[in-house]
Amino acid sequence: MRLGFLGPKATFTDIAVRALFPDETAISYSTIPECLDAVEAKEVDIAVVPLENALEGSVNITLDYLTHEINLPIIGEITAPIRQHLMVHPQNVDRWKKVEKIYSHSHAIAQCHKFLHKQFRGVPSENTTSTARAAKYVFEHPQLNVAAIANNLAAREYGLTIVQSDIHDFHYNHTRFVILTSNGHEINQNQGIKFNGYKTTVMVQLPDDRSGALHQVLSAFSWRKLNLTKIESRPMKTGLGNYFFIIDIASKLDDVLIPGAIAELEALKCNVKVLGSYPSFIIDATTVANKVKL
Ligand SMILES: O=C(O)C(=O)C[C@]1(C(=O)O)C=C[C@@H](O)C=C1
Repeated sequence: MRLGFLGPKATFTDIAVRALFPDETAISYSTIPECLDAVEAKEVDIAVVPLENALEGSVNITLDYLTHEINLPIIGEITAPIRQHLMVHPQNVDRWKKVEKIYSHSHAIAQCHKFLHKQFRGVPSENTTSTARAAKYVFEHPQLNVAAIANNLAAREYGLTIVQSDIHDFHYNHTRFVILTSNGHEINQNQGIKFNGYKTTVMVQLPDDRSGALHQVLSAFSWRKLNLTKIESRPMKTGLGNYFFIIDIASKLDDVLIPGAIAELEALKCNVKVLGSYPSFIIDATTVANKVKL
């Protein structure tokens, strides 16, 4: 199986891939769109990209791509703990408190906002396409007194020194990564890591700006006792005020309940698209340490 992921080596996405697919050789792509284009073009069989972070919310580029640009099913998800560390080139360890710029993925920078505000007020930060990209840049520029925010694996991979560990602002920091396919590939629930039940993700577009429309949508799920784990609105990109909803249901797509809810929504003139029904996995810090041999 060919697998694509948001790289380069040692991103958090890479950690998720190593935990879920330890025996596969994976191809890294520099950006989320490149990774998703690759799976759509069948350059790879599956792609793994970040979708949602517990502190920062959705990774909008992933969500928008899934809903506007490509038509591929989600076939699995994995939730992994996220620990952010500040790291510098070993040559700059003595002057790390005076770094002139901090590089990382925008989500990682946002996860460390309080830390950066307190310890590095006035020091500019610059977004990179991933945390590992930032670590690689810092390694390649020892002459610059700059730092990266990234994980342990990146520090090891790019030979950087961690000068401050666990700088994310809230202890519960987790990210959900989704797996997509273009060739009907399926993921079994027995992957040797903790299986956390099935989920079904649907995209719902309301018919028009009508009072109570969202209430009617939610009641189609609620009276069937379908538990929702997430509901989020995103712009349709067709005009101000035009939104659709992404809804995660904590159940497998069955023959009765979810199709019944979808039929009810369609009768209300909603547009409904199932983005996937898939097994969900969760890993903890110990599993990460064992799987990626940290
Ligand atoms: O940059 C990485 O290491 C990624 O895998 C991307 C990403 C994200 O897009 O949210 C994944 C997990 C963390 O929340 C920070 C960054």
